[in-house]
Amino acid sequence: MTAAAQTMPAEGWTTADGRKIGPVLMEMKNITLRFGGVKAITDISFDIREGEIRAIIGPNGAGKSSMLNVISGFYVPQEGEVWFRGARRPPMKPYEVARQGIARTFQNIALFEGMSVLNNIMTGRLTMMNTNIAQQALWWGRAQREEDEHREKVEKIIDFLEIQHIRKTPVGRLPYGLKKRVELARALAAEPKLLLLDEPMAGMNVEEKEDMCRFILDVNDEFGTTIALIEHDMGVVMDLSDRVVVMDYGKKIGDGSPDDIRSNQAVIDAYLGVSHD
Ligand SMILES: Nc1ncnc2c1ncn2[C@@H]1O[C@H](COP(=O)(O)OP(=O)(O)OP(=O)(O)O)[C@@H](O)[C@H]1O
Repeated sequence: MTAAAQTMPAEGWTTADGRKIGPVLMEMKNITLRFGGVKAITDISFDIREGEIRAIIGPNGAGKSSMLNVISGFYVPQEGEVWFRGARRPPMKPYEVARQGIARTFQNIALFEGMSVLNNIMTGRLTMMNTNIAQQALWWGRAQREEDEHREKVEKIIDFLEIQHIRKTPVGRLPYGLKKRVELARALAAEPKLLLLDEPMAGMNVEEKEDMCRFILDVNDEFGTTIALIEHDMGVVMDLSDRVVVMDYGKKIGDGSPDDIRSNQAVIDAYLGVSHD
């Protein structure tokens, strides 16, 4: 941990642009993850605070996606503890983690290509649906009301992300940048407390990246969503993030503000000094 990170007030702080960063929301304590003989993550600790945009960066194979998979419950680490909202999280299935308020997007888009944009986004609300099929048969009115509420929430997200014009279009027909936006919409439909974005700008052109940056900032600002993202575009990372964790060969080699990271010699040697877009 850097000196700056050590002196951070427990209750949080206000950023230069007036956003409120709150207390610790998630804490990873001494996480180690192995795949057979391969150590993907070695003894890494860091925290994510309420309301912040936290980036995880590092060279290919550094362990970034593995870390995101630990946070979202896809992988259970052999060592270490995951704390969320002040409590230690026992090993959980990904859907249980999702119910706790953690949603994610994937490095490779994972949408239903044949389904409309609207229906894809509706799937983001599945973990929140209470009424089961038997109840629906017995008590149509309640199920209908629930469906209406879900639709209303989804429509708001569609407006927010400016995708009204494609709401009926099958996702498979959309250009790449819009697919990524639909994936973001689906994750937001779960109304997450913590949103995990795995390379949200990968494969995008400049204009698409600008749009995505704006939407990420707006989501954080308007919904108060805490965001952790993996990204290789350093311009984007340094512009968007409040704090950055740097990984290399499964170890943490830096943790601090974008300015701390830019001037961290170990980070420059391992990552920033080389081309990686
Ligand atoms: N399911 C798996 N089985 C075996 N090894 C894995 C698995 N997932 C990741 N690894 C290994 O763990 C290490 C870290 O991989 P990871 O994908 O987390 O890195 P990364 O920083 O996300 O890389 P990239 O930027 O290329 O996506 C690599 O050596 C990788 O080969």
